[in-house]
Amino acid sequence: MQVSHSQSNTYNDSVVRQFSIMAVVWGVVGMLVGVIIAAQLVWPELNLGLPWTSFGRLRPLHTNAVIFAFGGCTLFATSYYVVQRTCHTTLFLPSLAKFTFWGWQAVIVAAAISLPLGFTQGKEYAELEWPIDLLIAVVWVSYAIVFFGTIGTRKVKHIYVANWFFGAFILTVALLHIVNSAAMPASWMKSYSAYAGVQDAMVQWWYGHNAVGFFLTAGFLGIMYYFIPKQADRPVYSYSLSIVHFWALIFTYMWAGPHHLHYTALPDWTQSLGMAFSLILLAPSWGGMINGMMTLSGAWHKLRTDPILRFLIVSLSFYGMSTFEGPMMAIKTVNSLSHYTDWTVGHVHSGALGWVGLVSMGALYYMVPRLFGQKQMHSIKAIELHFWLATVGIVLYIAALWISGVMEGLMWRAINTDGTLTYTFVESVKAKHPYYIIRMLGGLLYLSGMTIMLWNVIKTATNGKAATATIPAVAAHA
Ligand code: HEM
Ligand code: HEM
Ligand SMILES: [Cu+2]
Repeated sequence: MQVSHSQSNTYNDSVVRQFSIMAVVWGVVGMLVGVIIAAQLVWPELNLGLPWTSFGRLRPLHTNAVIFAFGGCTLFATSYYVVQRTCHTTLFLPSLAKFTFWGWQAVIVAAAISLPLGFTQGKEYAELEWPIDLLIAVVWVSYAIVFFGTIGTRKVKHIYVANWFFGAFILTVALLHIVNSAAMPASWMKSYSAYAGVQDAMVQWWYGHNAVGFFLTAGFLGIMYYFIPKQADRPVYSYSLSIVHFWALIFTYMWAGPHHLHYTALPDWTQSLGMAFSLILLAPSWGGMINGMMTLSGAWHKLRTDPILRFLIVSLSFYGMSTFEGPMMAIKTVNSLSHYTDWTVGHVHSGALGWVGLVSMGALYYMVPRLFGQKQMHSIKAIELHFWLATVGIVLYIAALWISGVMEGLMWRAINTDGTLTYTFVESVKAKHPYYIIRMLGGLLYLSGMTIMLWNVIKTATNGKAATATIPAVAAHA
């Protein structure tokens, strides 16, 4: 039963469907590139001696694909799904919403072509050259208009907390992207940053850190606040805590960026400020985690039988773990050991695979059957298998990099009694070899879980057909 989306008594889910499917597709692609670069670190021959397939070009392809394609499509899908249902209204300006889908896919394709060709601004997580940056800005502003327009035309008075997190994510990412990407074009695919020296570094890590805080955290907390209560069939543990959580998190995140620039030319007081705010950040992070976890109080038994809930809750434990580890690494003396080592990469992936990955998968498994008029996913057993492959994969990945990271940090600083270095750099690289193999195997497990998910999603979509959900006539509670 197809109903036109312009009809105002149904939700506009076609754009949600498109983004959901592409999230899974880009997840497989981005993680595949992750496994390839992990293999290149084990066997450098896999660089193939070609510029286009070299680690240096494929690495940003990986980060852009997983963060902006997989993570981005998940955030578009879930925020469009949630904002309609919690506002009891359909998406504002459906054609603009459609544009955000096609525009975002165009950005992703442009990234996938330009990065291997070697076009880059050289700013981490902001590599794309200025024409693509302009397209991102246009798509993002359109996204903001659709999202806030939907909030503005809501039929219920209250704005549910998930929308606060999504809204903060959308606004902040617009600000971060526009400020950090300011550059002077020199030709079609070459530009120079508007900032220089240490100011450039500070703008970049203000951006980079808040990209973590708002793209990889606030948006996904929006997901957490909607999908955990839904899947657990319980209200949020504490609604007041969720409000405190929101304001504390967004206020604190903004100031912690200098922890990426410890022991650099950045003024010392700025580094200390970054360290202090990083330590404070532990509190709102854990407050949010506890609020999500405790939503299950009285319903813990559901974890035994419900693999979707398990994705959502285990993601929170990895969120808790990485937001404990982060503040520790932000302490200057700890950072003097961890910085430049694999420990950082391990920390990144306990957040990325454990938190961002698992919470996305849980939310997508929740939405997909509903979007295609099915009671549940095609195979629950496959979700179960995916869960274990992902979890074991993460554990292998981060345990291997903790060991290799701390080991290389200690090797670099080891000195003999006469003051000379105990190890050459190459010796530290050689010592990491076994751990790189374990990380690659962990990544392979994680990728195979994602591939099973793609199969399960395609099966569910083709078994069913595009469903239309009716907006409740009477304004109920969000
Ligand atoms: C199959 C899963 C994955 C594998 C095997 C993998 C592998 C890798 C490798 C080998 C690197 C380069 C590390 C280095 O330069 O030493 C990397 C970097 C990175 N990956 Fe992944 N990755 C995976 C999934 C993900 C996901 C899902 C995300 C985000 C949602 C992610 C985010 C990142 C980030 C942000 C970096 C840069 C880290 C840094 O600069 O410290 N990865 N990944
Ligand atoms: C309280 C929360 C957190 C704090 C205080 C924190 C702190 C830190 C610190 C100190 C570093 C190392 C900087 C360096 O030595 O270069 C780092 C790196 C990083 N963290 Fe976190 N972290 C937190 C949570 C997270 C989460 C949840 C994620 C992912 C979802 C994440 C993603 C990253 C990334 C991508 C980098 C690598 C940046 C690079 O490319 O160098 N962090 N974080
Ligand atoms: Cu940071």
